[in-house]
Amino acid sequence: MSDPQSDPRTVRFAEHDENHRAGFASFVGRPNAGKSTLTNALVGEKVAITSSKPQTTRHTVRGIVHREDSQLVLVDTPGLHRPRTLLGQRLNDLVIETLSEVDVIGFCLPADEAIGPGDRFIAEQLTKVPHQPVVALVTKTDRVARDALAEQLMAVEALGRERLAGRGRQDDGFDAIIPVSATADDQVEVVADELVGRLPLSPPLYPEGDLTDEPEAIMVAELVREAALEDVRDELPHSIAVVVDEMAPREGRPEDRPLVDVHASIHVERDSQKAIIIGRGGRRLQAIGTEARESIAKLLGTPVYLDLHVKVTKDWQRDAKKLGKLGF
Ligand SMILES: Nc1nc2c(ncn2[C@@H]2O[C@H](COP(=O)(O)OP(=O)(O)OP(=O)(O)O)[C@@H](O)[C@H]2O)c(=O)[nH]1
Repeated sequence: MSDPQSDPRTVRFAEHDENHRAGFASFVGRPNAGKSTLTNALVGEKVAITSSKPQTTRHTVRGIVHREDSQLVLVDTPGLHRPRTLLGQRLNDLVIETLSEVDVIGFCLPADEAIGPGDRFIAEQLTKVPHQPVVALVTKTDRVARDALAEQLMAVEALGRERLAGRGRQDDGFDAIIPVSATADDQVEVVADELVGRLPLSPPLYPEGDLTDEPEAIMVAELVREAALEDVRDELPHSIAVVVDEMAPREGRPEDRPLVDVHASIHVERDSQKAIIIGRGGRRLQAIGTEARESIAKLLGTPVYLDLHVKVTKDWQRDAKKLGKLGF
């Protein structure tokens, strides 16, 4: 047990001045808009799972930006999208529910893609949360030339005027529009400032040093899922769910050589998908295990024994009971 007096959290948690701001922000945007990457750039460490393919962010992962004057808690929502399956519907309900509890919303729109029906759909959804300020974040600015960016900024401004009208706020449209590149670290600080400026006066909500309050098991499951999706994203776009069945430090280990046992199940929808995940002679599953084990060990800071099982859970995306069991 650590001594609470020497635990830096105890001390820092107590100190704050009355101008301190703290609260919640959430990023929305269609799949691949750059939400996870921006979250990571703001928090400064990998907490959300990014991928080059849409819709990997299924769980609400929070990253926390600690600053002298403020604490910004980022709720990384799943991509808002038109619901096609029960899972889609649940995600959308979850998003609206999450959004109505945050202090400010960041609407991510990539600079290098024309505004489309997906963006308009999200803008319309935002009228369901009329009390939250919405800051438009034009992401991936490193991918476009200056005049293309200027045009996109105007298009975004028009989107706000057209689609956010009727929210009943004084000024229709976005509360601010900020161009940003998370990968080039351009304007990331400005995004933080704009979001923080819209948070209420409040002491810190979390102890300093906390980067995320996502239960470790969920982050571990995400790491396995990320490894399992490697190379097969085109074949199995959204048919994989991962559940950590058990996770515990192994008993009887010497104190300086701890080991964490992780038992996880990879759920797929069909036998054919199970075969893909396992691979010839079990080689894919082995590779998934190796990659996931390394990233989990990094996350937990201890060596890990990882035991993976592949299970066929028919139509898990459509079955409410199974979805509940899988943690959605
Ligand atoms: N060049 C460039 N690429 C970026 C930037 N931000 C994100 N990307 C890339 O865009 C892709 C999608 O980024 P994510 O952060 O995963 O997007 P997301 O909105 O979280 O996606 P979902 O999880 O599908 O909702 C990834 O390949 C990123 O590397 C940026 O500022 N510049």
